[in-house]
Amino acid sequence: MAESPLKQAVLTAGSLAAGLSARRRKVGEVTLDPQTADCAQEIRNMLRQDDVSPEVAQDVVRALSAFGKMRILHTQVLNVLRDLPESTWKESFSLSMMVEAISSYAEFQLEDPEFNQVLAGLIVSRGLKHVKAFELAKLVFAAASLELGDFEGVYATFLEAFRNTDMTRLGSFDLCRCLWSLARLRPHTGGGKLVVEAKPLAKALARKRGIFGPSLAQAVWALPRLGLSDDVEKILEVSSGAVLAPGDQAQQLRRLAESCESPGLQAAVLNAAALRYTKVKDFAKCNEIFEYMAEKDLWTPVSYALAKRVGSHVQGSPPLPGMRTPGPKAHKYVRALYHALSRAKPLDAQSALAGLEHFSRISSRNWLKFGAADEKGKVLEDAWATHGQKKEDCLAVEFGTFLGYSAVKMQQQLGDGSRVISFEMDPEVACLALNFIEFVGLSDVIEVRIGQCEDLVDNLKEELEPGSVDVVYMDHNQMTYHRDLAQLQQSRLLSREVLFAATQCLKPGAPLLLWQLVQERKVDVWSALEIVSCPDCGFNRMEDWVVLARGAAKTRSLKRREPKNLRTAPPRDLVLLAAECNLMRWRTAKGMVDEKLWDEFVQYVRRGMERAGISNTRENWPDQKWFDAARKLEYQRLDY
Ligand SMILES: C[S@@+](CC[C@H](N)C(=O)[O-])C[C@H]1O[C@@H](n2cnc3c(N)ncnc32)[C@H](O)[C@@H]1O
Repeated sequence: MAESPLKQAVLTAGSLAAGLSARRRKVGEVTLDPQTADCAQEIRNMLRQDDVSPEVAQDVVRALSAFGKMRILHTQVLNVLRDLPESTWKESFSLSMMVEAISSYAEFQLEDPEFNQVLAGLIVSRGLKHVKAFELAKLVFAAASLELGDFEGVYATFLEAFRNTDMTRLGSFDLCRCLWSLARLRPHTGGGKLVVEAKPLAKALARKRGIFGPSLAQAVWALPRLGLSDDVEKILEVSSGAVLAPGDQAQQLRRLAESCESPGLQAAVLNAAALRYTKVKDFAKCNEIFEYMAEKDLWTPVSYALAKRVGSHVQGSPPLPGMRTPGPKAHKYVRALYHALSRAKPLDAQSALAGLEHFSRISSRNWLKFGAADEKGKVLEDAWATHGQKKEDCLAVEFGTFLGYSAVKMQQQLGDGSRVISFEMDPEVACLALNFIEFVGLSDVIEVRIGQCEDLVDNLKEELEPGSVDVVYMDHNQMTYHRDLAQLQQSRLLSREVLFAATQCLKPGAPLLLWQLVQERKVDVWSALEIVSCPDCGFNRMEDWVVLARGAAKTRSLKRREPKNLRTAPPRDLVLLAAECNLMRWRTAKGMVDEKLWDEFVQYVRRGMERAGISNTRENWPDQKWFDAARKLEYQRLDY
């Protein structure tokens, strides 16, 4: 029997995706090539939202899976899936098909709580009897990514499936994902009590070799949350990578230094460990590190500055000013730090900031992601300086430290007496920032905390009084800005007149944050909301938006700042736009997106936001000509 035209097009999509997975095709070709475009277009024309037969529903899942692998957002396919009747899910889909559908859907990270509820209900009502190990690994990761643990019965359903399925033959990638997913799905009330279902996974993982990178980070994050803290040490012994576990960070940084490739990074990590010891006044350990560094000729200008500050007697080597270049195999970020140190005067923040900016401008290969430089920097500086004049002793919280550039800038603008707590999830990057901050003499007022911001906010809540945070600056992951702000609001950490600032809101874009702020402005959570259009740092006609929101002082009770009940769900188009922004980030990481495409894409994002009633309130461009040119650009959509 001849295949239907829809099935044929879906098969073509499948083979295009398979070519991508097998690396027969370059990623760029798959999303840009006319064959993919035609195939996606054909599927779009043939799919009707109403009256989807069971066969067509299965084709929809296969198409979703193919486009998911290519990270192409096919709106029509997603919409049809969303509207499938429950009976189709329950009666026409095998368990494997359901797993494929949910895991492919989760790739797009759409913010759709209603549909999530439907998916949660399906998992619970169907149960996961006789699920295969690799399918369970896929599904639990999808469920955790979609945060389905918030729905009743989901966590229990997965626990039962883990009890009944032998997962021990899975590879370390899947085992780490399973542990992370279980910890993520677990209700908060569970604390760190043992989850027996996770024990065999941890045991199997400890037998593996070569766990590294994000997988290692997942496991180290998850194990203590599953009551398996003792297994962290075992896993770290058989793995390598820049990951910190809970506990003595200075000790762990010393271990991390051993795996650093370049002497420059090794020295920076050891300096950071010494700094951690000085914080707790353990000068003996600090000197131990200095001695080790002298033996290996690893002293840098930062080591000298720190030794002087703490009155250490250890003789440095190489002699003053110490190692000034990071040596071979140094990553761009390490080179940036040493470049800045070699050009700047010690204890002089302005010259150190200028040193980093200079590095970023030397060539396009040196470009660094600073969301607070140039015109955007000016907007932020003015806002911070004004806020600092109104309120002495400001406490600021920063999401995304990177090299410490914006943390230093913010502290300087907020003025004497101000403090910054900055969150950074990458331990090596955090160490570079710690060196930069020590060199400019601000270690006492800028604290870098290493970890995921979500966890660090939780810790902060335990530590600070309600209303303690006067300034927030976000420059980490635009996909989560809105959730991170909501978490802060619910934590009650924000002061009544808090200044909230975020950069990169148009590039790659944070549509859901902007939606939230605009809604909250309408009900006076914020007394002012500014959306400032500027060129992105280092580019002529790439538009970006910086957002400034000021808390409404007249709000009577801090409770009112909780966004519950104020939430108006964002329109579907905006949710899809947010997903497209994220897919663009993915494509950029794969080297598919050049400057011109970004210039065009941000205009597409801007128009999408404007359709949802979100526009910039002012502009700060050095040259009107570039602004006008930027605004005329059109984006050829890769998504359908
Ligand atoms: C663009 S850089 C920040 C630049 C910095 N604010 C500056 O201008 O100097 C983003 C940083 O955020 C960090 N980051 C991303 N997601 C994070 C998260 N969930 N928690 C903590 N840090 C995160 C990244 O590792 C990266 O170093």
